Formats: sequence, structure tokens, C-alpha cells
Amino acid sequence: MSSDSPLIIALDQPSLDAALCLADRLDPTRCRVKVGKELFTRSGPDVVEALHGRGFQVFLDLKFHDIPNTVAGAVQAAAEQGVWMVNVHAGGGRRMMEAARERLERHGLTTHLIAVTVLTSMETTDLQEVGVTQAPGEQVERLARLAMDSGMDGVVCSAQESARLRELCGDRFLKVTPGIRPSFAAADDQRRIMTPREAMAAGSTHLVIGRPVTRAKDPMAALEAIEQELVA
Ligand SMILES: O=C(O)c1cc(=O)[nH]c(=O)n1[C@@H]1O[C@H](COP(=O)(O)O)[C@@H](O)[C@H]1O
Repeated sequence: MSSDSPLIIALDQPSLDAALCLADRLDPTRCRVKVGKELFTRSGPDVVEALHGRGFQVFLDLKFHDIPNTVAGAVQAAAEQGVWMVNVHAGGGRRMMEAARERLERHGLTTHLIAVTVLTSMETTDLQEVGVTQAPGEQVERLARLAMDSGMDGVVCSAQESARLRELCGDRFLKVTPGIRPSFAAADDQRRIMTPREAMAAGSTHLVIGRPVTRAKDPMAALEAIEQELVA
């Protein structure tokens, strides 16, 4: 089964059972799902297999960041599990990203490969503390250009940067944007946020949404409310 929806629901759950329980309340024709670090560390590839079995396309969000050979191997391992999308940190540099791209091509693997630019939880002062003096938007532009030159299919960025990246990198370069907060939800620990509708208008190609759906009493009703916001 595949979905044309731009919605990717983050299954940030502490166990395989909890993740599948949540997935069973969602519809694989109306969203994709994201498996992140906590869930994958606890449940391993079983969770990916179980989600595929239920018809979901999976974004395996492990944000690889290591030397080129190690990342290329990890990306290959992810793609061989048949995931729809996998990501690395653009901060790992050109050679790391090129090695990952080359490895997928060598093995004929078609998984989308994208790079994280600046995390949506970070603002100017957080960047300064790690030695980056540019504003988040400028750093995102720099890393997006590098990611495109290094053969990535797109980036993870905040929706606040989507419009600029659409100008710089074009429509076909994927802009996967977390930090999405529908009008009914709290910001939580996210900093650079936007509503689903604003994000799509700005040029995001995919919206990553976690807590506003996963913590809702009725996750499918929350997803429907987001769909409504998108068409309103
Ligand atoms: O790569 C990601 O998915 C990601 C990158 C980023 O910059 N910010 C970010 O929040 N994420 C992920 O997107 C999801 C957002 O979840 P909520 O804040 O609950 O909507 C989490 O799973 C994060 O790990």
C-alpha cells in the first residue's frame, strides 16, 4: 500500500507493542510513519517489518552521522529493509553523504536518502554554543546546498526555511519538515514551528507530525483534523 499524503506520523513510542497499537489506529493510505531512535533501539528491524506488513511506508529516522564507510553501510542496511526513506546528518559532510548515495546506487536501492540540516529544536543561541555563528536559516541554506551537491534527494528542515529552499533547490528537492503544530496543538520542545497549511504553502513536500497525533485521545481524528486544516 502507498500513500500520496504529505503526512508522516512520528511513532515515537517506547516499545514495539505501543508502536503497533498506535499504527493500528492509523490508516496506511492516509499517512506514512516514522520510526525513530528510541523505538528502533528497543525493537530493532522487527518494528519495520511489522509496519510493512500492515501496509505502511516507513521513514527510518536514525540520523546517521559517522565516518563515510560506516554511514554508507548503515544506509545500505536500512534500505535493504525496504524502508521508503532514511536520513543522515548533513553536518557529516560531503564525503559522508556521497558515500551513502554511491552505496545505494551500487546496490540498485531506491530508498529516498535525505539529510538533516539544523534541528527544529535549535535556535540562534543553541547554534552559537556549538560554534555556529550564522542564524539558523543561513546554516540551513548552507547545508541544503551541500546536501543537494552531494546527491541527497532532499533535506529535513523547519517549514520556516521551506520557501527559501524551494528557490535555492527547486520543487523536486524534498523538504521534509518537523516542528509542525496544527492550530489545536501545543509547541512542546519545538522552536521553529508552523501550522500544516502554512508549511505546505511555503513549499514543504512532507510534514512530520508526532505528539499532536500520537498523544491525541483519538489519533485518527487528530489526523483527520490536520487533513481538514490542509484543505480549508
Ligand atoms: O528528523 C526528524 O524527523 C526531526 C528533525 C528535526 O529537526 N526535528 C524533529 O523534531 N525531528 C523529529 O520529528 C518528530 C517531531 O515530533 P513532534 O514534535 O512530537 O511533532 C520527532 O520524531 C523528531 O525526532
